[in-house]
Amino acid sequence: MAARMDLDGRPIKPMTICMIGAGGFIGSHLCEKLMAETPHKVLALDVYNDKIKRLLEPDSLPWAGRIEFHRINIKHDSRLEGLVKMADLTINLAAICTPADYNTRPLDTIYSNFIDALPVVKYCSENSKRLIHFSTCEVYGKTIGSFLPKDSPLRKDPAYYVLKEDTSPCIFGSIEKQRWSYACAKQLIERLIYAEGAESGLDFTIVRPFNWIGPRMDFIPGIDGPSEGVPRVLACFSNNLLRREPLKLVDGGQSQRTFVYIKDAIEAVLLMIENPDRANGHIFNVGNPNNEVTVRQLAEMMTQVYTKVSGEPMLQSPSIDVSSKEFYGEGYDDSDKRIPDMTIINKQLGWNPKTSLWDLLESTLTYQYRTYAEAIKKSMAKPTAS
Ligand SMILES: NC(=O)c1ccc[n+]([C@@H]2O[C@H](COP(=O)([O-])OP(=O)(O)OC[C@H]3O[C@@H](n4cnc5c(N)ncnc54)[C@H](O)[C@@H]3O)[C@@H](O)[C@H]2O)c1
Ligand SMILES: O=c1ccn([C@@H]2O[C@H](COP(=O)(O)OP(=O)(O)O[C@H]3OC[C@@H](O)[C@H](O)[C@H]3O)[C@@H](O)[C@H]2O)c(=O)[nH]1
Repeated sequence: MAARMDLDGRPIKPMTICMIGAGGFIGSHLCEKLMAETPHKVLALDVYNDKIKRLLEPDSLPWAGRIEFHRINIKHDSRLEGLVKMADLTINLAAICTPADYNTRPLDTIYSNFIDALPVVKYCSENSKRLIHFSTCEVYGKTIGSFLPKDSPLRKDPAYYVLKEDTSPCIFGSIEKQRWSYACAKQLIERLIYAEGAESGLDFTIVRPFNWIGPRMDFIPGIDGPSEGVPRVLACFSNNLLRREPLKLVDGGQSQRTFVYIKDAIEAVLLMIENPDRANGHIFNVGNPNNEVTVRQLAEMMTQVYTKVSGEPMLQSPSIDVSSKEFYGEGYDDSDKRIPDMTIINKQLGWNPKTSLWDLLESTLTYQYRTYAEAIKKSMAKPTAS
């Protein structure tokens, strides 16, 4: 492999990366990229490894020896510090990060996103190791614009809704709205990391992903996850499409999101990994401001794309409305609109997303169809016990 150059034209030295949560959606794509395109070594930590199994065996793979899986729950495992010490860089992806959990399992959510991340920050700080920590766009909460009167012309002014790392406030709902337990825990760990940087000289980068989506995201209920489980929207809608059920629009599907293709976003993370001088001390929004839709529009687009990739006809009523209380339970609330400002990541790393929403849905739904259609048909054909 020819020597890789950083953005300033210097050769990049191979490094060892301790990746916590490597078995998840983002982790699996990041491991894949690091193995296929770089000489770096990965210590992959997670409680599961199904999504990276293909990278771990057999021994004949070209990257054999560069990726090592450690089945570790970071809540209680004394091996964590040793692994952080062995690495040049730690990337922490571990978290409970599905909205269905925020209001129904708020304690687990807060522990996972704040308490369990504390030792990771401490070990990096004490051992002078670099940390890339995964936060979330949810730390912005609701937009300022959402508090303006419905007919206010200011709602159209980007100053009231575009989310900027260094100037936007974090606006959450009341404490009974337990949805915000996740965002609040993520905000506090960001503040702690920032303080470690300021007071102890920790070299850190904080990533705020804006709805990264693609293959291997979450699970399909009843196939590779619990039947009653509620994953994030991509997997919920994929599941409905595969089962030929109407897509459920929570509270009318009026919330807006910008979706970025996982493969574009992973390019941004690789730039952070390999350009520490440009990434350290920064918080980066990583999203695609050009891919904004309401959840209702997302449902319509996914229905059209799925019809194309599966060859199956569309349902007469492709979606239905459900209340958030019915779908998520008490204490749910929502972010109204999420457009990332891209100035900082553009200036520091020259990164831009490339893939349109239609194209990313086409490749993702082709994957979903190939991976799950057969298994779903079989499971639906099984007689149910009476
Ligand atoms: N996907 C997105 O669009 C998105 C958006 C915003 C923030 N994020 C953040 O990015 C990170 C990764 O997200 P993802 O989408 O890959 O989620 P994911 O759930 O697929 O991955 C998280 C992984 O962490 C592991 N994990 C959790 N607790 C652990 C523990 N105690 N010990 C060991 N492993 C543990 C899980 O088993 C899982 O494999 C999270 O911190 C999440 O909050 C993701
Ligand atoms: O079946 C569904 C699922 C979800 N939705 C809606 O779709 C929107 C997006 O829902 P997602 O499950 O993808 O999650 P959100 O975008 O709200 O939050 C996510 O954002 C960033 C990360 O930190 C987390 O991955 C997650 O919190 C929400 O408005 C939700 O109410 C539906 O209308 N129907």
